[in-house]
Amino acid sequence: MGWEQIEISLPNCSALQVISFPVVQLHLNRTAMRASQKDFENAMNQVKLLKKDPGNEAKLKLYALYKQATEGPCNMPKPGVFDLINKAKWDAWNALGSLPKETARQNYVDLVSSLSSSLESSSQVEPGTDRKSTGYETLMVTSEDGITKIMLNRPTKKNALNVEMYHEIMHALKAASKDDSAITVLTGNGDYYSSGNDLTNFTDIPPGGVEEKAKNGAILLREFVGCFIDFPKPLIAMVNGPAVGISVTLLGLFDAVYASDRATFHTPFSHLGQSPEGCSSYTFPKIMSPAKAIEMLVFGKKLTAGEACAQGLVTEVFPDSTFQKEVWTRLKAFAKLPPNAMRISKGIIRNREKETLHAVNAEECSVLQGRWLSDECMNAVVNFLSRKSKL
Ligand SMILES: CCCCCCCCCCC/C=C/C(=O)SCCNC(=O)CCNC(=O)[C@H](O)C(C)(C)COP(=O)(O)OP(=O)(O)OC[C@H]1O[C@@H](n2cnc3c(N)ncnc32)[C@H](O)[C@@H]1OP(=O)(O)O
Repeated sequence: MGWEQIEISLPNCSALQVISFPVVQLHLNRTAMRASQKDFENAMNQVKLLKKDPGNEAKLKLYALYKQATEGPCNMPKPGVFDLINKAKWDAWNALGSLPKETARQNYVDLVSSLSSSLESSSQVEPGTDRKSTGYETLMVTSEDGITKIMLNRPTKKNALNVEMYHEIMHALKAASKDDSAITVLTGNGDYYSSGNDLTNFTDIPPGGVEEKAKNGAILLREFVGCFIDFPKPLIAMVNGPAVGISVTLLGLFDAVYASDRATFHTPFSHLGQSPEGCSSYTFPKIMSPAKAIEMLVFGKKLTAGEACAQGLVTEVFPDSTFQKEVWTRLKAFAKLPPNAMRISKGIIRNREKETLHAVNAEECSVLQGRWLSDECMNAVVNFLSRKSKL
């Protein structure tokens, strides 16, 4: 049996997003059982024609089913913990255990068929989703009625922050600080506000190795959080759905936080082998008391919108059905207030803390740089990427 590998290149190219798809020229006899060899070959050709990225989870399943269908149970040595891509592939294949080749072949055909129809229909339902708008790849930024709205726009990834999004948010905040809007709003497109740091950020290791990656990550994070600390105008979060990780910790640097009653607030840093960022090690104990902050930041307690409001992290909660209407009405009224007065008043309230916040930010980034190199963190990332764990 001869076989070759093709790679599908994807728009936001990180290492895991370039998982090889096996393409095979098979010379097996057709069997009358379940999916025929022809069906299998057709399915493999169909994969190559998919116009949208089916996602890492689907690609890993396809890889595993293909290997099982053509080679049987996983017979390769387990890759090392830092070989993230091969380990994720090995885990997916190994998880199929002794699944018979014929069943794997049928499952492969079924999966391709469901992917073809779901990717086609989702692109009909949500045109424009994840597409470039106003010059940004990962955001939609608009400015009207005195309000600059920065909308996280990777809804199919629950608005996870990839490296490009970190850069684009910094760019958008810098532009908003200088434009003629009175207030700035951050929100999410789709059902999530944000699922936090994109865990595939950990996968494309540069030639300098994981140490260089961690160092660059800490520099990026420090600059990113610094933009929130220094933002001069009223900055408002519209938390339209669940918020995770850094999208929660940053809320302590916002001037108002309005949440849908569908929103939840989750900072599972210990679960991920990580530590708090976004100045939350300083702002959360002040906002909600040290004990409540530790419940969230150390023990990973997930808060409902109502609980987050009771603890002072959220300003007000709205029913999801009227969230957009009620909050926008309020924001439009705020935006009519004299902009200079608002900016100056925010400055008086916030400026005396700025130096402390920058020092806290630097310390948090330095601690995280070490955490990213730990086995605890690496294992958590690998487990997520190989779909062994979710929050
Ligand atoms: C050394 C590296 C340096 C890096 C650069 C520096 C960056 C600074 C870092 C700052 C520190 C930040 C810390 C954090 O934010 S910690 C929080 C991290 N987030 C998570 O752990 C969430 C992980 N996601 C989940 O558990 C679930 O996806 C979730 C519960 C959010 C939703 O579950 P649900 O079942 O509803 O949906 P799916 O899982 O099917 O998700 C749909 C697709 O979206 C992808 N996804 C979602 N969240 C993330 C994420 N955080 N990272 C990457 N991908 C994510 C998911 O994989 C699905 O994709 P596919 O359709 O392709 O499978």
